[in-house]
Order: sequence, then C-alpha cells, then structure tokens
Amino acid sequence: MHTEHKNKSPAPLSGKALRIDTSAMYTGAVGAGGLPRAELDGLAGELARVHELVTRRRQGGLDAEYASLNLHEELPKSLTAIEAEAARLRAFADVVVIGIGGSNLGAMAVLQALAHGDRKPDTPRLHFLDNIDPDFLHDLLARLDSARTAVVAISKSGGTVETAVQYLVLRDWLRRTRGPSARDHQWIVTDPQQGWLRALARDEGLAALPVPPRVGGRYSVLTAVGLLPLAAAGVDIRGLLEGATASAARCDAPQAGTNPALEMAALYFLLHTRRNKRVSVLMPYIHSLRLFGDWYRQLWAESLGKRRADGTPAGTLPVPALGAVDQHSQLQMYLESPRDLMFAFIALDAWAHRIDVPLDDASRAAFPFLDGRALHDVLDAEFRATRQVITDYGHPNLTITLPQLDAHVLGQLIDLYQRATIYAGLLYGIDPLDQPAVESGKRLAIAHLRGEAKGP
Ligand SMILES: O=P(O)(O)OC[C@H]1O[C@H](O)[C@H](O)[C@@H](O)[C@@H]1O
Repeated sequence: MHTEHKNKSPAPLSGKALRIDTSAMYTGAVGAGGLPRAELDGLAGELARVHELVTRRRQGGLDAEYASLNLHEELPKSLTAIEAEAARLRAFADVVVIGIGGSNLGAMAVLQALAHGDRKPDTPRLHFLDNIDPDFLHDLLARLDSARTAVVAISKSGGTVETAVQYLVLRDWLRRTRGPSARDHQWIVTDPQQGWLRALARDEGLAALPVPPRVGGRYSVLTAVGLLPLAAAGVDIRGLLEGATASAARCDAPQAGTNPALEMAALYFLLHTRRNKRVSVLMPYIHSLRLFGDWYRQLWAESLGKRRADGTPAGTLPVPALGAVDQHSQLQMYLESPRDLMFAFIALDAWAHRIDVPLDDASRAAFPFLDGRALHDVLDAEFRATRQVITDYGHPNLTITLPQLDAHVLGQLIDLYQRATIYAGLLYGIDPLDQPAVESGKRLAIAHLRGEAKGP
C-alpha cells in the first residue's frame, strides 16, 4: 500500500514525541485553584494500585478486559487484511461511511487532522453519515453515482438503529441501481460473531472485517472501525499504530512522574474531587484538530460520566473548544463567570507550511507588529496570550505540544487520551468501559417506534 510513511525513513521516536507541560495545573502557577504538588504525591499509593489493575486487566491480548490498550500490539497482525479491503475501496470514487459515536468520530477526527478535508490522489471521497437527516441523505444520494460508490457500514454492536436505517436506505439504492452487483459495493465492520450486521454479512456473503469483541466503540479508532476508512483515504495507518506503540511504552510506569497518562488522570481526578473543577475544556490551537475534540468528548463523557459507589458523580464535563476561534466566542465566560474549569491546550511546533503576512505600506502602518511575521506567529501569540490570561484568572491548565502533525504523533495523542481515561475511571472507582445509561435511552426509542412508550 502506498503511504507517506513508507516513503520516508522514520524519524527517531524521541524526536517525535509529544510533550506535556502540566506546570500550570499546580498552585505555583494558578494559586488556590490549582493543586499543591504534595497532593499528587499523596496519591502515589492509589496510582500504583490503579496501574497494577490496568496491567492485570490488559493481560491476554485481544481477550483481555482492557483489550483496547493492546491494540498497538495486536492490530498489526490484521493490517494486511484491512489494507487489502482498503485497496478495493480505492477503486471507487466515493465511499459512504455509515456509523455513529465510536464508530465514526475517530476516523473523522484523524482524517481531518491529517488530510485537512483534502482528498489524496487516487483515493475516494469519504462521506460520513451518522445523524439521521432525510434531507442531507437525499441530497447526498442525488450527487452520487452508484456505479462508482461503495458503502461501509460500521457498528460494533451491529444493531444501532441510526446506522441500520441509513444502511438499509443505501443498500436499497444500490440494489435498485446496480442489481445483483450491489453486493460488491458493500462492506461491513462489526463484531465477529454477533449482531444484525454480522448475520447479514454472513447470509449475503458481504465483505466484512471484525471489531475485537472486547474493544468498545469509543476505544476502537485503532481497529478496522477507524483503520479501514482511513486506509482507504490514504492515511498512514501503520504510522498511527506506531505512534500508539511509542505512547504505550511511555505510559507504562506506575508513577505519575514518569507516566504522562497516569499523571493527567491523577491531576484531573484531584482537581475535580478536591478543587471542584467540574468542566474540562480541550482547546487545540490547530484548526484540523477540531473534530479531535468531538472524539475526546465521547471518550471522556461516556467513560467517566457515571455515579461513584458513594453516589457522587464521577467525571468532568468535556467541552471541546478551538483556538483561536473560541477566543471570540467562549473566552469571556471562561474568564469571568464560572470558577470550575480546567483546560488542556494542544499546540504545534512545526507547521508543514509557512505563509508570511504580506504587508504593503498601508497595512504595515495599520499593523506594524505584523512586520516579518507569518500566520503561525499570529496563532502562536494568540495561544500564549490566551493561556496566560487563563492562568492569571486561576484556571489550572496543561499544554500538549505536538512536534509536528503526522500519523505517528496523532497515534500518540489517541493512545495518551485513551489511557488517561481508563486510569481516571479507575481512580473514580467506576467502569470506564460501559455506558449503561445510554442503553436505557436506546430501549425507550425502540419502544416509541413500536408505539409502546408511555412518555410524551
Ligand atoms: O458501534 P455501535 O455499536 O453502532 O455503537 C455506536 C454508539 O452507540 C451508543 O450510543 C454507545 O453509547 C456508543 O458508545 C457507541 O459508540
């Protein structure tokens, strides 16, 4: 498979590692709203316990309870199969990817981050369908030529109703327009044994890839769920997994000082439970990480938004934001209204392109401070200024700096957040892998469709 990654010699891992600066999470930087370092030190025993739990629960590869933490080791075995299906998808001009929540947020985030919405040569256009919107779907179908369109239905459970209904519409469209060859335009990614989509793939002999049974949707971007559409779009999926591998190795220690995922989890947990910081804003200063915020929101919210054994709520409300855009939208409230916020910024060291601000005499007179500056200088100044005022207002914050934006670094970022989320769940004493409350809503929606629901 052609990938950028294979065409260049891999950079040394250390040079490509993302950096995490947590200094502004502490009282020294933000005053009473932050943590004294001693409080983190006081959690050392608890962190060692949680680390031990994770180590135990991830033993056994894909059969482990925490199989999602083993994907960087296990998925390389499946890459040949994933890449073979991706190569077949690349014969199409358009690929409609149907899936919702964990079954599409990761792929959308990675694609936006690495392709900026552009299409690489010889790759299909990807169209993601998650929400049900008859008008949107109507217009999409009106634009597509079924002869040149493939459909990929992705659902871990294989029965999510939003995904099922839209897949049925697309399948019907393919059957009406392509007849018996409609089959050759369909791909399924789902549980290897169970669910409606798996039975269908079996009965109709459709191309299908498995999602490891013990990997839940929001932890599945590094399985065929994310990797198949991403590989079809020409994303360096091996680079993603290598980045996750580097992060996993880095996040293996039982102490916060040498395990960034454990440290992040501990700081969020302590700031929530001891300083009442109930909202965690993720604010990249990288436009193409906008959808990464949506992926983070599901990961954090569904994993941690639960009741603890003593009845108190676990988890902070994840709020995705985007610099510099949200300086002009949310910053006022961040600064002056609630006192219950903490922030994670994501910044970038090396942009792929330099664009200078071209000044003539009149514009130089209006903006003398822009003389000799490039666009990234402007963004960087805004990032530093915003972080400074947020710090001055007493909000704890950390900064993750990406050396560059490529598949390897993104793989690190994904792994870091997945690990931190699981550690945080265990610190709260809840199960970071389930989502029981969501299931009751699903059951009720079905009752409404059956006409059996009692509510309004
Ligand atoms: O992948 P699926 O089984 O279709 O599930 C899609 C989504 O459905 C549910 O609402 C769950 O709460 C999510 O965690 C999941 O990602």
